[in-house]
Amino acid sequence: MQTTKIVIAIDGFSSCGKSTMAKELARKIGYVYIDSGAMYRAVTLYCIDNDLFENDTVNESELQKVINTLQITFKINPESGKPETYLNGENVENEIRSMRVSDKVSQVSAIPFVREAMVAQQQALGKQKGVVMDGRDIGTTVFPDAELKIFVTASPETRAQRRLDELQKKGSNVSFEEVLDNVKKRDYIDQNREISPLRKADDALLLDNSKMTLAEQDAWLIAQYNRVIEK
Ligand SMILES: Nc1ncnc2c1ncn2[C@@H]1O[C@H](COP(=O)(O)OP(=O)(O)O)[C@@H](O)[C@H]1O
Ligand SMILES: Nc1ccn([C@@H]2O[C@H](COP(=O)(O)OP(=O)(O)O)[C@@H](O)[C@H]2O)c(=O)n1
Repeated sequence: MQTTKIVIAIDGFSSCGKSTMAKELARKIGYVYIDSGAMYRAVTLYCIDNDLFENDTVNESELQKVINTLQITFKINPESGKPETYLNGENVENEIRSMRVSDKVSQVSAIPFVREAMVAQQQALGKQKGVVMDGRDIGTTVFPDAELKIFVTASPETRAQRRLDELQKKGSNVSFEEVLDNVKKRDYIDQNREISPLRKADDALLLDNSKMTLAEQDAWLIAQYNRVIEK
């Protein structure tokens, strides 16, 4: 029997494991995984590489001229089986995860016309359902009617350590303090911006995974999916 496809929204604080669990769930249930944060990161990389930052401020009128021409797409890497982000045809997967992008992404994501453009693309990508999307405003703004909503959190120190381990594995020599500072700053900007601030949707399930292993959180998430599907 074919099960009805639903939309699964996974929101929460930076670096807690949203995309890891979202990707794994999507793989198990044959859904498409969409990393909405990668889209904001790609816009930020565009701004950095095209000199749209002037003394730490974005040249919004220049960005507004091009925002709807930016092509942000995802393609599965056949070797790793994982989705990678492309900006205007170029693979930017590694670059968008760098600290130079992390440093500026929350500032760019707070710009209303940037959000408007990204939300429209995300809604189009999830229109047919059968998607797991992670981000900050998926359950509140992008898919307020999502059938399953999760809000993930963990202590800032735990999150910074997880992100540090990941960056160090990729060869970055960033410090714990630098990562912790970035995580806290982004949380602050993301929670306090005017448009679609980061917050738990009233009907989202809260998951604090500070003390959970990857296997435990994966098992918890698939149980939530099965509960919704079997209703
Ligand atoms: N429960 C966990 N325990 C330990 N590390 C985890 C856990 N969940 C995720 N991670 C690791 O934390 C890092 C950040 O996870 P990620 O999924 O990128 O977070 P987010 O999407 O919330 O920013 C990754 O390296 C991931 O492997
Ligand atoms: N739906 C979303 C997703 C990300 N973002 C922004 O994009 C940034 C990077 O998102 P991300 O999911 O890649 O961040 P990490 O938690 O993976 O570090 C966030 O800090 C937010 O500023 C957003 O505003 N709305």
